[in-house]
Amino acid sequence: MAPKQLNFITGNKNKLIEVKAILGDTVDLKSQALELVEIQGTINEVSADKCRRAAEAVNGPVIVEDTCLCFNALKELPGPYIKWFMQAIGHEGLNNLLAAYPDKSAQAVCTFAYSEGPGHEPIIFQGRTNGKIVPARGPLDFGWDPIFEYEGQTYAEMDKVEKNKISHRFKALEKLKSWLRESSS
Ligand SMILES: O=c1nc[nH]c2c1ncn2[C@H]1C[C@H](O)[C@@H](COP(=O)(O)OP(=O)(O)OP(=O)(O)O)O1
Ligand SMILES: [Mg+2]
Repeated sequence: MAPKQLNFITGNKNKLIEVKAILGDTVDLKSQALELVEIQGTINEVSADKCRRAAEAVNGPVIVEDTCLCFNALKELPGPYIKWFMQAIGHEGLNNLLAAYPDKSAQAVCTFAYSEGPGHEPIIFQGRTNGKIVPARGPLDFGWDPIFEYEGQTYAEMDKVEKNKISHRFKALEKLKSWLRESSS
């Protein structure tokens, strides 16, 4: 049941860099860059649907990942739509969205979905890290990293090694790794 190799389908180079850094040589990872259609729905529905589309596209086993940024004051929006919010209104606009609310807390949510191939139901592995939304600080190289603060530092200000020890992505990959261990023994 446990795959020997994972084929990570993503169009995002920064995600791939982090996934490789976190997994190290514990998993045999290959990857293909594809832009997949993403539906509207709950976090798990979006990830599972993306996974089914990826499995169809490559006609084989795949893993995908969908990242959400959930503002607690906004009942978890923008959530899976954060990419479009980022593109449209940027860091400043995202801060402005919360200007009407005292609660600036947010959750970074990473959801991996694995499928054995077309027709196989995706399995979900999710990690969440709690933080808060702040005016941008730090390098601008990865998405909303400069506005997500975790224990006094934004993700962007953190050393990559440190981010990868506490991030939403790290926590989701811990679950994936324990599933791989359990189902191979
Ligand atoms: O750790 C992160 N730190 C900061 N920003 C991040 C992170 N992880 C994803 N992001 C950004 C990328 C995209 O603007 C949105 C998620 O959208 P999402 O659809 O999952 O990513 P994507 O379309 O770039 O790549 P993919 O081809 O895997 O769907 O949040
Ligand atoms: Mg995407």
